[in-house]
Amino acid sequence: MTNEGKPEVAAAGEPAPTKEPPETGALLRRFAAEAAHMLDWLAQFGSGANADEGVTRLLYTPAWQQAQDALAERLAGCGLAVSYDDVGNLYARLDGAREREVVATGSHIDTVVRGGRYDGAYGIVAGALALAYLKEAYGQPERTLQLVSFAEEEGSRFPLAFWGSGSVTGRYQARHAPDAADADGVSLAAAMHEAGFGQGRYAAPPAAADWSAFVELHIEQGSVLEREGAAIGIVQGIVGQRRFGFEVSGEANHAGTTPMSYRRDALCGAAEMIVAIRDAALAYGDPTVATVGRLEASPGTVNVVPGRASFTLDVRHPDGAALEAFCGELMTTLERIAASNGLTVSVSLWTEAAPVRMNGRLTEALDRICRTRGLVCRHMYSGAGHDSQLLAPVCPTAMVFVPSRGGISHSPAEYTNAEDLAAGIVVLADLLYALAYKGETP
Ligand SMILES: NC(=O)NC(NC(N)=O)C(=O)[O-]
Ligand SMILES: [Zn+2]
Ligand SMILES: [Zn+2]
Repeated sequence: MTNEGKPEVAAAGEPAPTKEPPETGALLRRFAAEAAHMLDWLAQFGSGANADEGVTRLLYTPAWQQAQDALAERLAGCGLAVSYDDVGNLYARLDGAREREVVATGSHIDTVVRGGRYDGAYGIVAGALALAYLKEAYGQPERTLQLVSFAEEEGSRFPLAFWGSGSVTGRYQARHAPDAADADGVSLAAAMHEAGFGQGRYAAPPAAADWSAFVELHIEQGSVLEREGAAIGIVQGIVGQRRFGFEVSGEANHAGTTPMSYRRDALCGAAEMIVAIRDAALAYGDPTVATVGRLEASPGTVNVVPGRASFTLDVRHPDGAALEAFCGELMTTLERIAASNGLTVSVSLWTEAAPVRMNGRLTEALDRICRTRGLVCRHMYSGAGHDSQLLAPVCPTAMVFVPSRGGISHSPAEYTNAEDLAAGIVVLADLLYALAYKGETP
């Protein structure tokens, strides 16, 4: 996949002796060792006692806050200027001669419950290593380089994804936290205050619309790159996504004395709805996907007909109009199922992210970089949501993927080998170099 055989001008770990970019082989070895080491380090925050528990870093919890603080300290140690904004996004800057022109890279360190060590974290580690390397090899850039660790990309704690990136794009306001509560009933505003944010102690989130570019490096979370033997995925676009919470209401009653035909069983209604959702997505056809990831029954006990049931729904499609039409049809179907079972159903929209396309000039630049570096790449769509999805409409945005072993993600089994991690960081560093040092404009 690489031009490993070429002679090297810099050995791993040594400062580059010339202004020429080091050979790919040397850079790959350097980044492979550094990335594996730093990802191990970051995984200690929020790791369960057993490996099968994976990593859980939910927004504003101690594990998340400790990881952000430790990252801040480590980035400051690399000579970067570190700061938080008022929602808890963390920034590390290397000021350029044209200080106000910002080339940003970043991702997130919040995880799903029992997630892996690479989703989001890889983009942060990669950004840190790329900035440290560029600073060491080339000194001050023309444009400011900035790494961002966004708060709550996943929407794992609060029913609100992209809170951090949405705060720099103007979708959300730190001072007017959306009305969202976690599973224990703690509001987003209360959790944010508890963590020290949302009180004006830190600067308001900056306007990403002023950034010259945003680049996100991420694991693929699917199996396309691995199957095709490609090292790098250049993302063309990201699917649209809608997340909903449903509440089905019936009547709780005695499991022994209530004949089947008298019941208004909310859980049975929800079960019928869930199967109907799957069938509707199958009938709509690829690439429609619809997932019910959580189902709860109330009162949730063995000898009571459930009076209430709630479930989540995540729907995705690359075409915004198709997504809209599918969701509309689905709501009609679910209401019909509720009515035919003597139930009612209510729905709330948790998150909505429109499909986006990445910046064409940046994706061309990525193509050129892969060719120059001898890295096999392919263009692809992302079925996962990303902070880049929020950034793309407001500033030139690019995304790069590296392979995920077995296509597994959102699982403790998530894995990318060190060589693949390193290849992504070489590509990221090259693009940041072109934008921040050579002054290329997207
Ligand atoms: N890259 C992700 O895992 N993103 C996830 N999170 C959001 N917010 O989309 C998802 O569900 O696809
Ligand atoms: Zn994720
Ligand atoms: Zn992610």
